[in-house]
Amino acid sequence: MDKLTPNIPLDLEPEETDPISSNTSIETPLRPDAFALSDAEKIERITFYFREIMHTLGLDLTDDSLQGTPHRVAKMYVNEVFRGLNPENKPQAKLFENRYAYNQMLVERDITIYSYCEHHFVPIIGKAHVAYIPENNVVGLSKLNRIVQYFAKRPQVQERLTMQIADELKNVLHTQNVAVYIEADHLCVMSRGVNDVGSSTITTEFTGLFQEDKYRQEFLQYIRK
Ligand SMILES: Nc1nc2c(ncn2[C@@H]2O[C@H](COP(=O)(O)OP(=O)(O)OP(=O)(O)O)[C@@H](O)[C@H]2O)c(=O)[nH]1
Ligand SMILES: [Zn+2]
Repeated sequence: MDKLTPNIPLDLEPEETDPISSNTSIETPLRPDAFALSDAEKIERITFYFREIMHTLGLDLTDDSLQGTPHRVAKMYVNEVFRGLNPENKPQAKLFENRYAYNQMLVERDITIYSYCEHHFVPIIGKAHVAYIPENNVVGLSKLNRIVQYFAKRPQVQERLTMQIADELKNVLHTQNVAVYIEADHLCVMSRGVNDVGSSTITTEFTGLFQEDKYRQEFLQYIRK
């Protein structure tokens, strides 16, 4: 096969978007036909195009260490690091009735985040701290970690990741009393470009009671090292 003429055409036409709603959405920008291809078809396509990238860079794809890389990268993108793009992978968070009427804050801190910068496709590595003050429902603790990890497994910007997590927690827990705090290192800042290994990025979302100074300060105190 001639490596310079891909036989899998790419549909790169931009979709029609409403400029107002597209300016205010916290949704990850996805094409309407984002799930028209199966995961296996996506892996096949990405394998093809990643091989093209490596070939263009001048790498010898007959080398036994390199020849499996296009398929490895494709599998990693679809099945692992970007699996959070597919709503079918969203964790089901089983709710429990708040029979004990717990009405203080619950903080799940130091949730590990591995995400990918959507501008450079290199890792974002950090910690998320999330909290809520329950009303009628509580949720299993691990579901908080799973929700964070689901939204992290997408190409992201940290601001949107923070807001998507907060939005999902509000929906799942049926309360507005939600706090999300993310501190992360962006390898696109550390390992290239400005090459600053010393800086990190903090983003927050405080809603419901967490907009009040008292609750916000209590939360910040719990996550302080
Ligand atoms: N707001 C925001 N910006 C991010 C995030 N991750 C990476 N970026 C920035 O995205 C920007 C992309 O800017 P460009 O100027 O198009 O990219 P670039 O030429 O590679 O820029 P440099 O990184 O400065 O070399 C960079 O400033 C990144 O630091 C994020 O989570 N949030
Ligand atoms: Zn980046």
